[in-house]
Amino acid sequence: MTDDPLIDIRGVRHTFRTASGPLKVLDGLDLSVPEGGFVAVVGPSGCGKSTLTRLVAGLMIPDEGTVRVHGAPVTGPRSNVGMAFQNPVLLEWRSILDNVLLPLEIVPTKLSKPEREARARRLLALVGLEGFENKRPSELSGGMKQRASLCRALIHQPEVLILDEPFGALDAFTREDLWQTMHRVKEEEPFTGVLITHDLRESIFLADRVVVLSGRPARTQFTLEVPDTGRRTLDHLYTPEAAEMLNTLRHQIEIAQGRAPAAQAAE
Ligand SMILES: Nc1ncnc2c1ncn2[C@@H]1O[C@H](COP(=O)(O)OP(=O)(O)OP(=O)(O)O)[C@@H](O)[C@H]1O
Repeated sequence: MTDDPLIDIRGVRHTFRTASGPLKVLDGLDLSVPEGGFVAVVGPSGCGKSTLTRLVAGLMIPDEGTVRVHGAPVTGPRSNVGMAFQNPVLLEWRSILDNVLLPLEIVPTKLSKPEREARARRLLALVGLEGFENKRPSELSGGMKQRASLCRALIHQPEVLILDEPFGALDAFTREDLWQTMHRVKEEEPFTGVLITHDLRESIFLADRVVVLSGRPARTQFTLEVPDTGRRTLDHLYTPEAAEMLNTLRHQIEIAQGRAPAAQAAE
C-alpha cells in the first residue's frame, strides 16, 4: 500500500430530482483510498453509501465536488472497475467459468483465450471453487455464488474493486469464511477496494480504514484507521483492541442515526 490516493473524493454534494421533489443525498463527502488500500464505508440505512460507489464507478456525476481516480477526474462510466453486490446475479445459461469470463468479453484485454481461461480457473481455485467450473449457478450455494461473483469482479484486474454488501445475505459462518477468503485473495491478487457494509465486525476485519457516513444527506462523519496487525485471523475480532474499535464505531453509528448527541463524538 502506498500513500498516494488512488481514489480521491472531495467535497461531494448531490441532490436527486425525484417525482416527489429534490432529495439531497450527499452533503460534504470526503474519502480517500490509497493505492492498495481497502476502505470500508458504514452508515445508517439509506444515507447514500451505494450512491458513493456509483460516483467511483463513474455511473453518476455529482452536482458539486470532485471525484478523482489516479488524479484524473471521473467524467463517465469506468470500465476498469470491478463490482460485486449482495445479489451475485450470475447468468444461469452460462457455466460458472463463463460467468467469470464475462467482463473480458466487454473490457479490452491482451490475454489470449487460453490465458483468460487459465486466469479464471486460477481465481476460482483461489476462492475454493476448483471443480465447479462447469456447474450452472443454480447448482451452487449462496456463498459459492458470491465467491464466483468475486472472481468475475477481479478477472480483468480492475483498478478499483467495489464491494456493495456482498456478504450481507449470507449466514454468519459462511460470511466469516468469505472474510478469510477475501484476505487470501488480496494477498494473491492485490487490489484497491471500497467495501460498503452494515457489519462493523466485517469492516474492521477486512478494511484498513473505516469511514462512517452521517445520516442523509451524508457527509464523512468519522474515520477510523485499523492498525496493521499483519495477517488477520478471526481471533483478532475477540481482542480488547477490536472491542474498542467496535465500540467507537457503534457509538458513531448512533450519532449518525441521531440516537446519541454529536458532542460525545469528540475523540
Ligand atoms: N437515481 C436515484 N434517483 C432518486 N433517488 C435515488 C436514486 N438513487 C438513490 N436514491 C435515493 O437516495 C438515497 C440514498 O440511496 P443509497 O442507495 O445510496 O443509500 P444506501 O446508504 O446505500 O442505502 P442502504 O444502506 O439501505 O443500502 C435513498 O433514499 C434512495 O432512495
